[in-house]
Amino acid sequence: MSGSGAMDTAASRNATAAAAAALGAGGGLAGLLPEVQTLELLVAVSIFVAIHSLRQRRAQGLPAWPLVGMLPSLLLGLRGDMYEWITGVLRARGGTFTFRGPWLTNLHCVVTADPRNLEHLLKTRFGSFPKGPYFRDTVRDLLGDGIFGADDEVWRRQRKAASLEFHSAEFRALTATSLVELVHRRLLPVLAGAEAAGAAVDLQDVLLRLTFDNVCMIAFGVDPGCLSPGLPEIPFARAFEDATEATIVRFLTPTAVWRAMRALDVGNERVLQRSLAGVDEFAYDVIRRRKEELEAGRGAADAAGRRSDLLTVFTKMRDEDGRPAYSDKFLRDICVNFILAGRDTSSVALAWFFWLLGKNPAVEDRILEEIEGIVAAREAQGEVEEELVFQPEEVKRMEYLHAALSEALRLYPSVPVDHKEVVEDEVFPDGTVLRKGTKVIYAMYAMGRMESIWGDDCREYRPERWLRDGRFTSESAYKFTAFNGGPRLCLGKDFAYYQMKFAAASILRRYRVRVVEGHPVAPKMALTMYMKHGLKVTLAKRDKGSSRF
Ligand code: HEM
Repeated sequence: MSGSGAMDTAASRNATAAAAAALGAGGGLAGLLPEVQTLELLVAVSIFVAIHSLRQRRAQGLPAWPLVGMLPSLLLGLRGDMYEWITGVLRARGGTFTFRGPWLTNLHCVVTADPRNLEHLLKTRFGSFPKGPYFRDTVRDLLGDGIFGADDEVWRRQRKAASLEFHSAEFRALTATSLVELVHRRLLPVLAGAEAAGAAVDLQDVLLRLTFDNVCMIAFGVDPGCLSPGLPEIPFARAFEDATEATIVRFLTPTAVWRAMRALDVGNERVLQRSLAGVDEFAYDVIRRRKEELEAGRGAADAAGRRSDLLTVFTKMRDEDGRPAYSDKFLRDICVNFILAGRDTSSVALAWFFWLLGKNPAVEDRILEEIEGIVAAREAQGEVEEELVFQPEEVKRMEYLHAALSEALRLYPSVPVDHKEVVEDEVFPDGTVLRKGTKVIYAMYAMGRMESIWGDDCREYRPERWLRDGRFTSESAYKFTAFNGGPRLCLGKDFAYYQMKFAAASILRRYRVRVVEGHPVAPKMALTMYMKHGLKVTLAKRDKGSSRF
């Protein structure tokens, strides 16, 4: 193609020269000649660049243009479903591709969905793939030195302390009782109100409120009350939401630009600073009051002494000299990070799960069968309650429900893509060479849709793929990456499953949930896999003692 382009150019140059000779060297035409040649040169160069760039497509998966790199393809991808676009490129490239961003931007990265690479970066060579300074600097105003952006010793210390706490009996008791309170005193009454009024309700919004209140109870020991009748707007929740969104915008803005905007206090940075003030006001107020409570009740088994939320546990910690182990700023960072980690992930997973059930009634029937079996076993022991509240050991026995939720997370992982930075030259098991400083994106959404990982039916919602002899069997964390893997495996995984199973079973036993006809369902472009338009549903009471209508 490039040969024929050159011939065309030579032919047209001859034609131009012949025409000029025929007409005589008139002053006007002679003056035009250099311009015509410049134009031809430009056309020739453009053709060459276009051909070269399109050839890159064969070699690298996407055309790479001078200056702008692969940005045009990315922008085209962004117009549709971005996650599907990444999946398509990854499948065509056998699981890994290198994205070349425009000059002078921070968009260059290697994108992978290959389980061998995931095991390499999340476990085998964990030390070479930290979150890195770019990520940390970008999120620092919101997350400070908290676990989410931290590396090395700062991360290790928080991980160890939080891990001990998450596995303690007190913490499990706190999570179980706070969930019963929230589901039975808040969630179910709100749903009952919607059912009685025959009104459609945004189930995703209701679930987001549930998990926000729940994670605040775990982190701060305080219930902000987002899931209250009338679904009020809570200033702390609003400030947290705005601060998170404004932080995400930084990832799409060149670093020098957002830094300048921050210095000038304009645009998105202005929004961020205002929302952070709201987050900090709430956080420092809770910290001050907790310290006062603990001071007042030191040694006594008062309310604060019995608390087992993260703030209380970390506030009580002492260094070798008996002084508080953490400053107020660090306590704030710890709590804000846990709220960020645990606030939306379970609720968006539940929203996708309910939507998938609507499309797969046979799965819903099996879940109801399992729940009815558990209720029947309880009744056979003579335990009949006015209000059915599932017990922790009953939730544990819901194996099919566990599989159905895992299958929803496989197809719609709450964190659709994640990020690392290489600190020394590396080579992935698939042969991809990574230079020090390269950013690596691992694409969880795409991984759930790879035939090479899950087989030809990878796009089908089939909880049975998780069952062996009727029991739930977990998969390798490098194949099912919804909860990350290796040393940074999600700390809240067990709690999240408990929370999702408890809420889903409590709703499904009471209501038939139907998505409003024509309601558009699509993922939102964000760090968490929200449904862009929420999930509008109607509810109908189930007949008592019957799983179906
Ligand atoms: C369906 C629900 C959830 C999913 C899919 C999920 C997924 C994840 C993922 C992918 C990460 C890795 C993030 C990264 O390093 O960039 C992570 C980390 C984490 N998650 Fe979860 N999560 C869920 C629920 C929760 C809950 C409810 C909590 C706490 C109450 C929680 C606490 C954490 C923490 C503290 C980390 C950081 C771990 C570390 O860096 O060492 N998660 N989670």
